[in-house]
Amino acid sequence: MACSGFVVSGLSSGSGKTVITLGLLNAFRKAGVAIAAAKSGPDYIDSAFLKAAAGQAAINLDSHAMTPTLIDSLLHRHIARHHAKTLIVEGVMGLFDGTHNGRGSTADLACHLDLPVILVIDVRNTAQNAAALAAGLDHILRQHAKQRYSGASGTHIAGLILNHVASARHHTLIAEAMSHYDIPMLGSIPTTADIDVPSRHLGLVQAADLAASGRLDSVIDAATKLVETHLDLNLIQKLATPLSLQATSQTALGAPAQHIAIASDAAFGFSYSHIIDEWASSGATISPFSPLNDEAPHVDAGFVYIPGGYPELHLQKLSTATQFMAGLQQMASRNVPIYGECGGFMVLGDAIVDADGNRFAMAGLLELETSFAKRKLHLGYRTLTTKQAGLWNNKLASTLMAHEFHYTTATRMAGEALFDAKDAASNDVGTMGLIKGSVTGSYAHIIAAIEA
Ligand SMILES: C/C1=C2N=C(/C=C3N=C(/C(C)=C4\N[C@@](C)([C@@H]5N=C1[C@](C)(CCC(=O)O)[C@H]5CC(=O)O)[C@@](C)(CC(=O)O)[C@@H]4CCC(=O)O)[C@@](C)(CC(=O)O)[C@@H]\3CCC(=O)O)C(C)(C)[C@@H]/2CCC(=O)O
Ligand SMILES: Nc1ncnc2c1ncn2[C@@H]1O[C@H](COP(=O)(O)OP(=O)(O)OP(=O)(O)O)[C@@H](O)[C@H]1O
Ligand SMILES: NC(=O)CC[C@H](N)C(=O)O
Repeated sequence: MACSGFVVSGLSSGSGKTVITLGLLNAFRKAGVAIAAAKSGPDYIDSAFLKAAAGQAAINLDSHAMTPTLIDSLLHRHIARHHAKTLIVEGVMGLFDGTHNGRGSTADLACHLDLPVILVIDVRNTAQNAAALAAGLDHILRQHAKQRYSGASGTHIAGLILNHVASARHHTLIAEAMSHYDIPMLGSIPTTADIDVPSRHLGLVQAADLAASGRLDSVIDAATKLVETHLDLNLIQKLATPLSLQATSQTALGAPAQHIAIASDAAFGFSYSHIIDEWASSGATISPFSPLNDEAPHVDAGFVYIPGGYPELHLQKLSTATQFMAGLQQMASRNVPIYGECGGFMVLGDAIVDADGNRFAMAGLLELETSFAKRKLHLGYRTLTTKQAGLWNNKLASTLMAHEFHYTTATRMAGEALFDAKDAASNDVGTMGLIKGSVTGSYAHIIAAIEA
């Protein structure tokens, strides 16, 4: 495997990392470069956008929830699967944003992989200060690499991209200031009306929604045109440095059955390719089904997985999806393991209440009612310990790394809890989820099992 790579990071959310990564992936692909795409951190929405631009799955790599060995193993197989020569990794939030004690950041992932970082700075309302920030971050990143990752001699700020540049003068002011530092400028991107990727994290727009309205291709084309016009793509490609991965056969979460039915549509799109693609690669049969089209899970499946997503945007359709609901109830009565996470968990409950207080009946397999009436963000990594042994026909590991990201709240929850949970700083945060017969679920998205 001879693959080189770089990481695209920024100062914060909203700096333009996704737009620039989408443009770079598609521009390189058009130029015949064999690419692979990855996203740092627990974000399945951005990775769905990256997948569309890359024309292949984008993998999530998580320096908090995954061990270094697991990261290497997953990445090695991802690169091999796509015969990639250039890996592009999009960071999460700002370069050093992460969990407790600064762990789990994009900087950590870059250092672990010993990859250079391309920094994107949104320069609206600033000028020369952007150069000082880039130089300062470079200094701290090199220190971070030296202190925490003795082998990461290649991790530094290898180039700077200015986003939202107002004028040639604005560019010149920053370029002059940058000439004092040993960091190349890779280009300046103006604000452009046709690039709008509507706010994805407010629960409104996923790649699948844009695709359904025919806008996804035009957003990717606009991002591609921006990077082709304004960035030095030859120089960017030359900045990529070779990866050296210590791969094993370790997987994130072993396949829970030989035949797995997975809910997959605009209501249930929050799944990780590092889990599902690996189940498929290990030989499991994957049968997708669409609850929104009132499809039942495949009757022969030995496991039903309902990922998270936006059930609250489709409550009328879901509550009248009689084949889907009956299919789930039949599987439960046959003791087939059914597992829902976050949006999938909500659908397994008795009802979901929408933002206006209207109540919609759901599958009724768990004693749970969730509500969007008071929108509240719940966010954070979780370490989960199963409260019962032998779950999922003995296929569920006892300790799991996971994370929560949702706006609904459980207004009623009764019955046996599924997990004991801790946050990223190992504080106890109580129990999570429910188990009733073969039906399990919780608000957490599993990222990886911890091997005993
Ligand atoms: C510590 C925080 C973490 N956020 C993570 C990962 C993601 N956050 C995203 C986004 C868009 C938002 N995160 C904020 C909630 C922001 N994140 C934080 C905070 C700094 C502190 C949270 C806390 O401990 O209570 C928080 C800032 C705050 O003032 O609350 C957000 C508000 C920041 C922002 O830029 O606006 C914003 C939420 C906006 C909204 O309401 O929708 C990401 C989606 C970023 C991205 O990749 O685009 C991302 C993934 C979210 C996900 O979970 O899917 C960390 C790094 C995981 C970290 C939590 C660490 C932990 O200890 O668990
Ligand atoms: N040059 C630009 N012109 C116009 N809009 C832009 C430009 N760059 C980014 N945007 C818009 O700004 C918003 C934030 O951009 P983007 O999602 O790429 O940032 P990000 O750093 O990836 O944020 P996150 O960490 O939340 O994923 C999006 O709506 C995007 O369409
Ligand atoms: N992560 C999820 O599956 C989110 C579920 C739902 N959209 C909520 O915000 O509550």
